[in-house]
Amino acid sequence: MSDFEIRTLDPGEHRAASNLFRGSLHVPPSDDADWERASRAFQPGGTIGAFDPDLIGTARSFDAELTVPGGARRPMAGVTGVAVRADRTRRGVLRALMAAQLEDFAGRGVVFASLLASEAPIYGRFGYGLATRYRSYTVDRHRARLHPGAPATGEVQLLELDDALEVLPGVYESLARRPGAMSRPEVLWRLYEGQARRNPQPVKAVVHHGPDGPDGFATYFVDGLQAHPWTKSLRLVDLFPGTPAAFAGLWRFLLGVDLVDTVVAEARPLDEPIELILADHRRSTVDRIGDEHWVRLVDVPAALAARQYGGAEPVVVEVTDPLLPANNGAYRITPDGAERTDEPAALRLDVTALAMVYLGTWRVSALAEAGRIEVRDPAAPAAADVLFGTRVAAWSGTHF
Ligand SMILES: CC(=O)SCCNC(=O)CCNC(=O)[C@H](O)C(C)(C)COP(=O)(O)OP(=O)(O)OC[C@H]1O[C@@H](n2cnc3c(N)ncnc32)[C@H](O)[C@@H]1OP(=O)(O)O
Repeated sequence: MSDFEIRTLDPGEHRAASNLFRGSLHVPPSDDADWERASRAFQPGGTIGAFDPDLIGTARSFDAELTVPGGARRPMAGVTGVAVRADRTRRGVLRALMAAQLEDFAGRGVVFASLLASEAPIYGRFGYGLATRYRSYTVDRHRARLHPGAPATGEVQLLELDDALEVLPGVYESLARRPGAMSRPEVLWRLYEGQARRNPQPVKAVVHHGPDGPDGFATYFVDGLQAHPWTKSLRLVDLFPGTPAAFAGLWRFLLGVDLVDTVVAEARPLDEPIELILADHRRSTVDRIGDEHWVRLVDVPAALAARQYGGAEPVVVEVTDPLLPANNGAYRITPDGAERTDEPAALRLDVTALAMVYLGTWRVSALAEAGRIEVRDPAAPAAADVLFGTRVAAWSGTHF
């Protein structure tokens, strides 16, 4: 056990935390101009540090809301900026930072925590489970045509960056959300502004207007002239279609941008129907499937009560949570909701496995077959698959 203390950082210490984080990712510290922008992405009071007496570890969080299956939104903490100085790793500093964060979240009614992991083995031990996944794909612009049945209503409007920064937060807030999506507080828009202004190529936006006003948007940039071998890609930064017509309309626009050879769509929902709106589905190729958000159920009773369930026989699950023992116990999951029970459990799982099935990304039976959920009633996994299943794939689309 090393000797260190953990406390909340003052705003004047945020730059040191940022430098520590950037150093741990092997990138240089921000210069003054970048820091002036990056500092606005720090929520006051949201960064903690470990001191021995130097700052040797840090973790940051900001407040947002997570959308759960059925559409309810509950308080969430976005966790980022996690780093331990290279000469102080593997002696429990991260464990202490995670414990302090979770205690703070639980104490002020946060239901979920969520993060993007630098490495997969790190966060499961703290109750974070891989809760949303993405696929990245590339569309060959010269040969791709929309299917004649693809919706062709609405119009797109091109915005330069300054106007986009004014308009997009309001459009984003107005759109319907998938399970796993989150609100975007001011600190995130400031983060994205900083990234866009630093981007060597101009970042542009298009807003799709449907019959009732803006119903989707995309932001993107195009590789510069120096790209070799002279093929250019349009790279999507954001793509949020609020309706099927907005999805088709935004893609009609993207495939019409001149001097572009491929459109690269990274980290998209697994079930996004790009193949179905193209006349030839092979003009879109999948580049990768990857991890998106790792979610931690901080308040298991509140999280289980917040989501909707599919129609199947009720199942009692027993949850274990070594870090937040208030979550320990049995819960009866039914099509009408979930609550604590004294009934014997049909399934036994830890809070990490619960996070993996909570948004519907993984099937309960798949985790049971992989030995990650203990089955006491052989009929339970199939029923739990239906209870926890979702109509659309969970996805966040918000990265930090
Ligand atoms: C949300 C984000 O910000 S993601 C970015 C995370 N940051 C980075 O990847 C930057 C580079 N890495 C680091 O700064 C550090 O190595 C950290 C933060 C990942 C880990 O910090 P440490 O203080 O070394 O972790 P700590 O000693 O508390 O380890 C806790 C446990 O996690 C394990 N662990 C820690 N890091 C790793 C890792 N990279 N891979 C596998 N296991 C790990 C430890 O072995 C230990 O296991 P145990 O519970 O069985 O004893």
